[in-house]
Amino acid sequence: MAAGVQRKYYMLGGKGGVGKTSCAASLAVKFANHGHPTIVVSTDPAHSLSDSFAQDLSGGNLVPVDGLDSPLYALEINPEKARDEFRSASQKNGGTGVKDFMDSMGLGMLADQLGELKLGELLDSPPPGLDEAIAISKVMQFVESQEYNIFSRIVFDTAPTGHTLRLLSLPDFLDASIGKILKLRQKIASATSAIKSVFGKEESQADASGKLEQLRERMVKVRELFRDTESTEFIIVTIPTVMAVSESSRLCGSLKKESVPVRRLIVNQVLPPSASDCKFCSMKRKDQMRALQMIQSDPELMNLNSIQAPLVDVEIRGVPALRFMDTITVIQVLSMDSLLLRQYEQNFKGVGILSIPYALSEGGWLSLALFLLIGIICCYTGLLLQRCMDSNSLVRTYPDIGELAFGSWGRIVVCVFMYLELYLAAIEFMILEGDNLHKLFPTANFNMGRLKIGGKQGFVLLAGLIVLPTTWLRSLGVLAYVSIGGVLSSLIVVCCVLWAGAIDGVGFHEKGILVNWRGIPTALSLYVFCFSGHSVFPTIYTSMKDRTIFSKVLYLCFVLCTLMYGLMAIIGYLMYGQAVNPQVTLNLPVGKLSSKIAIYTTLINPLTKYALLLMPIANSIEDWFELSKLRSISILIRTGLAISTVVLALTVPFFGYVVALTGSFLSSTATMLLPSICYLKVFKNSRRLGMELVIIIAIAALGAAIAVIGETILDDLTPR
Ligand SMILES: Nc1ncnc2c1ncn2[C@@H]1O[C@H](COP(=O)(O)OP(=O)(O)OP(=O)(O)O)[C@@H](O)[C@H]1O
Repeated sequence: MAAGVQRKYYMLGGKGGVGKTSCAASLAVKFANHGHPTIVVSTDPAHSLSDSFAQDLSGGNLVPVDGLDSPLYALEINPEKARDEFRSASQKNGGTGVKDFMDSMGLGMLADQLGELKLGELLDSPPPGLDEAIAISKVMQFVESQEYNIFSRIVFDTAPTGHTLRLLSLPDFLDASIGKILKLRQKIASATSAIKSVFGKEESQADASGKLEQLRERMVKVRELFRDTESTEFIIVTIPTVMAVSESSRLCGSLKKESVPVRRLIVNQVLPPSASDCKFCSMKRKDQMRALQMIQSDPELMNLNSIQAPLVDVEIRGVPALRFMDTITVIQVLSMDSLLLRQYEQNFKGVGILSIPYALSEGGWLSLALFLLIGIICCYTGLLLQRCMDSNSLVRTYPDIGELAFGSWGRIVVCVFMYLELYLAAIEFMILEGDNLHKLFPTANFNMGRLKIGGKQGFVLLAGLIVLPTTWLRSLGVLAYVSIGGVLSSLIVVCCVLWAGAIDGVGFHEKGILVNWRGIPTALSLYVFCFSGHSVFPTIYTSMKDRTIFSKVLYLCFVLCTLMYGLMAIIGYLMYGQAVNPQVTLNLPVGKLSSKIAIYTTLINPLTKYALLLMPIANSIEDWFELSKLRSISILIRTGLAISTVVLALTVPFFGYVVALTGSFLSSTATMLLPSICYLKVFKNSRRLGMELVIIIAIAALGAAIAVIGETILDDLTPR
């Protein structure tokens, strides 16, 4: 195994016929394609690996899988053969062989003790799971030897659920049985040593005993392997039917009870979306929906990461088909990780999607080219951060990259930019709440005694009061979960604006202007704002289970972002032209359902995410002053932070000011300038940079320019 690469074991299990073998084989193909030397093992008594790869992989030895560039080997363990081996080793020591032998020696008492072990029964009709336990222990023997050291991923296609469950309790049972046999053998050995020497059996017995002892040790290792959270993961495969989901739930419960690490659920054979369903398909789809909902509310399954693999219209056989299945399943894995990325983006940039038509109106149609360019640059600088992280395994966060490049000053600068960005985003959220609630309830006024507060300010205060208790929470898991809805909410807003244009009568008649040179700086700063999210890329990269897909996740995120933001910019500008507001929701026709949905969506989102923004800042203040254990001080700090954002939200006169400031200054620094200069510093001795060096310097210069000009455009932003 390459130094630093930890070997991982993946066990795929579930009800018979749900697609365990197909998923195991495609996962193995995926690992191999990502540069992990991999072994895929079948311990299912009814092997189908050979069928799945459309190659003969039988024989009980490692067989190279053809059709891949990277090493992938398959191993079909013959459970019958493995069991026979076990049977012969045991019989020599304590089975019927020894029993007969002892009877003939008049050692009936010991023979009775043997009867208690029910060994004969165990060997003649082995309980389900025994085959598999022995098979897995055989694999352990294989992979532990030096020559198989290079393999960093071992994927097991296990037997159906019932076997797996029994297998889990088997190691303990066998461990105890074999232990007893060995003890008994020792007793017999001392009582009959003189007689045995006459028969000349001593050597063969000792030999067999060693074998049995070895088997026992391997059983213990199998048990440990199943429970090792660091290196093992049990992935449950299911299909969207009530029966399969119920069985998966039971399997998951039993696995958890046995302390087996289970985190993911593959829901295989999900009907792909279709515009026109036949009666059969639509019934089937309804059934599947019910089963999928069942997963979401099932106490055992609801917390697992669920990956859906679609039902395909061909049989999944052979490497190309498995590779295809890998891609469609990987997309699901990617989309899970991209959700994480998008969730972050939404935390910070929930408002980006609303401001993008305004940005286009500032720069004119030609500025769309700049929008694309900024997207490509930001994606590239994300990769630069990844390369910096790959250069040193100790680097885990963005401030760590700053420190790697420029020492403790680098760390401080990155921290300041990161936390300021978070803090300003929190202020933006407050302003957003005030603006949109005021739009919904234009006549509302707040009277506190003699103090009369205007509608917008009153709503900012109200929003502050609502979110305040959430900032006191220490565990934000629930909020983080809720904020995944951010991705969905952006889509909803785009759909609502589209609806307003197409159906509510606004139309897409505005021609706009080709280019507005004066507005280009504003447009640029707002565009950067849409693509920034780099502060947490390193944290996400560190926490990813499979880091090799980071770049794919990044590309996917940027493509999705570009499409969604691009669409919103174009439709918003076509609808309202130069009259579009910095938040397009403020333009939407009053009283229409689509406007209400759009506004409610933008309202709920910030409320759930606000605490997530303040948390890192509060945590570092508490860590810095070592106050994290004092609950009351912690609440005080968080309350103080929240109040300060409300006060600033009330005093910053116009939403666009804050967006422009964060967009231009902080975002361009964090997304363009810092990654470029950190990368150049970390790789300063690399001579291979060449043309790339010119590009990176140009990006750094552009980042610096946008940061500076962003300051000068504040005067241009006046309410329309
Ligand atoms: N997503 C899918 N779309 C279409 N067919 C699929 C899909 N997944 C699996 N299949 C097909 O279903 C059949 C059973 O799959 P597979 O052998 O992988 O299941 P299994 O759970 O390993 O079965 P067993 O428990 O019998 O070993 C195969 O013919 C396979 O090609």
